[in-house]
Amino acid sequence: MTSTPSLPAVALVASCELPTPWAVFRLHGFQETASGKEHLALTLGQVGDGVPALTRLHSECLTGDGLFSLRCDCGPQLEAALAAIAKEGRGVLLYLRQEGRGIGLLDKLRAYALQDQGLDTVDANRALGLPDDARDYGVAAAMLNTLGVPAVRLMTNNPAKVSALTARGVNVTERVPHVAGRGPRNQDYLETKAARMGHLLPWLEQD
Ligand SMILES: Nc1nc2c(ncn2[C@@H]2O[C@H](COP(=O)(O)OP(=O)(O)OP(=O)(O)O)[C@@H](O)[C@H]2O)c(=O)[nH]1
Ligand SMILES: [Zn+2]
Repeated sequence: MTSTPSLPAVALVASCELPTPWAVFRLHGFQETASGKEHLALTLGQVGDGVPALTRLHSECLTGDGLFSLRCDCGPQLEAALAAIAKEGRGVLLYLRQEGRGIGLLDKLRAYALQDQGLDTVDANRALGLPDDARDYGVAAAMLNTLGVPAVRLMTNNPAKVSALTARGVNVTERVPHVAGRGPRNQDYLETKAARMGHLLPWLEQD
């Protein structure tokens, strides 16, 4: 890391134990100074030693993470990431409050309603006058910085996450494909991510 671009200010407010079915993680609560927005990090093992940490940036999906929705793959991806970190005994999961790729919960439900009428995930956002993807990963870089994690092996199928973190001064040493929760109810959703949003899904993967 030669020069670190300016990152949004975040405060680490509190840390505690979080026992899960996979491991006992450390749970860290962050707050963005400018907006007051709250985010979480789960860490396992010594992640501040400079060795690239197995890392997942998980974008909040209340319907998938908490309500078992089969419209997307978020819930199974969250579980798989925690399981992978536990298996390795070391790593980081950032739980970013970027619901609906950053458009928010209620606009995501508006987009779902349009998808129920046949639009795909991209066109539904556009019909609402919203960006395809409104996420900004500056806060993720700031959280990793605070945790003392300069380098990551990133679990993702989304190249935009790799380039965004890299541009924010995080050394992404490897992209680890992260596939979980594929099923008939989210097949179109996954195909759209691959075809229109540049996601590298294994059955279409070219790298
Ligand atoms: N606007 C919108 N957001 C969605 C939709 N389905 C899921 N999401 C949100 O998408 C986010 C997850 O992003 P994805 O595009 O599924 O995957 P990703 O995080 O970019 O990529 P991976 O790291 O490979 O999982 C979560 O915040 C979900 O709430 C949808 O149909 N419309
Ligand atoms: Zn989801």
